[in-house]
Amino acid sequence: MSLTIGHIEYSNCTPIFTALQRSMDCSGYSFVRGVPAHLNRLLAMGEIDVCPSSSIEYGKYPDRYLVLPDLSISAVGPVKSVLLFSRVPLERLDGAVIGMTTESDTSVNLLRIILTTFQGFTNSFERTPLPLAEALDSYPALLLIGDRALKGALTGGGYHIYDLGDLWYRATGLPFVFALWLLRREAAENKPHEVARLAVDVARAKRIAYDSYPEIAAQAPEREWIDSAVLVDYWRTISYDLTPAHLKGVRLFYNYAASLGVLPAAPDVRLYGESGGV
Ligand SMILES: C=C(O[C@@H]1C=C(C(=O)O)C=C[C@H]1O)C(=O)O
Repeated sequence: MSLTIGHIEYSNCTPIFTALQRSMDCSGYSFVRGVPAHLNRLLAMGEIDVCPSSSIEYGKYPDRYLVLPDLSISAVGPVKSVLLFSRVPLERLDGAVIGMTTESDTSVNLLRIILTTFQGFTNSFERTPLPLAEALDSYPALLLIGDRALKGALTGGGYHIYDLGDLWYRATGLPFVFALWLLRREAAENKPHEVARLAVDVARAKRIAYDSYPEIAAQAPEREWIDSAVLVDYWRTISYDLTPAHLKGVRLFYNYAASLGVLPAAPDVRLYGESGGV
């Protein structure tokens, strides 16, 4: 039986997926590409078995998933690709309607926590697929994630740019976990051998990726729009680990999300392979 794996089509996923596809036998895997919000829906519907997914997706449906250990897409401080672009300084955004990308499920809630809980503002939020300059004709500020955020920062435009990883870290001193590798519990039960193999393969792919960023960047499709040294620097900014500090960070995120009514409660994170997991 083959395993269907979601592949976020952002450059933050390029190192691990390149290492996986180059260095492992992927004949038992099929890959589905998309932006996080779309892949979260496919995972929830059971159309994919496992995926690096928005961390809030686990918070919403903890009974549906297990988390692959030692893996995440996180930042300990600035992340460089989850950015609020604003026409005015952050202090002047109280009361404003803020535009937010349609691609994210986690960062949109991080933005709510930062503005509502940390700043004490009263904002409303609207999703928009508009490109940066057009969106900022309609909204004073716009949240972008992934490659659209990286490209927005590279192009400039004279906006104030706020890095949400940085704002979280300044307020909490903890890593922020944007994505967890979520595995459907059904897949863990129905395809145990395939899942066990994938967990080993992805862990190995992460270690290979950590040791070969310059080589991966030299052949990456992102070379068309980003300098390879800048790309390597971006990958070094991201933490792909899931340490006890990361787990503390994600738990705090769930607590804040529960306080805002985004989650009914803050769940425990159940890891694949741990007692209680499969
Ligand atoms: C750091 C990032 O983390 C992402 C943010 C996500 C979200 O906001 O839902 C989901 C997956 C990650 O790719 C990024 O994409 O820039």
